[in-house]
Amino acid sequence: MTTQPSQPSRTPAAPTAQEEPFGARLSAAMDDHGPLCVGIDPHEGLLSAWGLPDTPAGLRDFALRTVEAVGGRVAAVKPQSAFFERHGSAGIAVLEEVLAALGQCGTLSILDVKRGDIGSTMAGYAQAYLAPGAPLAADAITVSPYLGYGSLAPALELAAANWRGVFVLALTSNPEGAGIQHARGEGGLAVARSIVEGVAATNAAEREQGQGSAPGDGRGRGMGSVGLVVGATVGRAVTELGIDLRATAGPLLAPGVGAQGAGARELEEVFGPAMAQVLASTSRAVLGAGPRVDQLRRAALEAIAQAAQALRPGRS
Ligand SMILES: O=c1ccn([C@@H]2O[C@H](COP(=O)(O)O)[C@@H](O)[C@H]2O)c(=O)[nH]1
Repeated sequence: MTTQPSQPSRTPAAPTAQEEPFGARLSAAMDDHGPLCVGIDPHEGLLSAWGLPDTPAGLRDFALRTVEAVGGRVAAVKPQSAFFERHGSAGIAVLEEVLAALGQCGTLSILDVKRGDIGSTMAGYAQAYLAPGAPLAADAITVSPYLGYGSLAPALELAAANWRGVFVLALTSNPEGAGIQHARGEGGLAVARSIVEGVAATNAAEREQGQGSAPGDGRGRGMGSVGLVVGATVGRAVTELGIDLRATAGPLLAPGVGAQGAGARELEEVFGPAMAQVLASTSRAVLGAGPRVDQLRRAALEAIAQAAQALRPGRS
């Protein structure tokens, strides 16, 4: 097995965010490639299974080989920041390279970094990931609203100003999330529902300002640039909490497909009438097919076909 795969490109460069809202770019990418996002999660165990050392060099080989396999073939790729951060500054440098390589393949990057802090610090995070020319700039990032939805304003504003996107955690795929996310707050409204309603309001405001793509404006499903993370494993929670996902008009990033046990039946149960907005996300189920690029690519294409069959029946 070679540890030096051919690469699409290894020249670091900031990903280019074209001057079109993220939601519209993601809609187009999902139409072109299907409703699947592949995660780059270089777990220690996966590096070892691929015959790679648990070092920045092994990390780089793993991540760039995955980009080579799926770049230009999937709607989006979601690097998991944690697995780069654990290698320190050298791992962050690899993450910069991965984001640049995705930009060069024209594949949307969703950096799973789950940031959330008081507003002034959130502005720093926003500059790190959403400002033009930032070394770690991605097309979109994941954020945590658990310091209050309003605390995310700096990220929402910088994303909108730079044609980028934000995915807000609402109902996460892990079982522990329910304790907080299902809790009822003011007026008996579930915490997750209030977050979903915040996102719906942000996308509506974006549409009013002429940035977002409204349904029926000729841009397919007309998604806004602020999305939600809703795990494909959450069962009937959306219905039971009285959440209207369609009303958000935003993309719904759905981790939990594959290794966490969710498949077509679970996607339908969770998302029902909002399925057209769903970008299913899977990491280990595809990455486990490595290290060969052709086998990784085949696993990704199979996962895309399954996601399309589940989420867009009759269209694939
Ligand atoms: O609710 C959430 C939010 C994020 N994730 C992330 O997605 C991937 C899942 O990896 P698999 O190997 O497909 O299980 C991982 O990076 C998580 O941190 C999530 O699982 N659930």
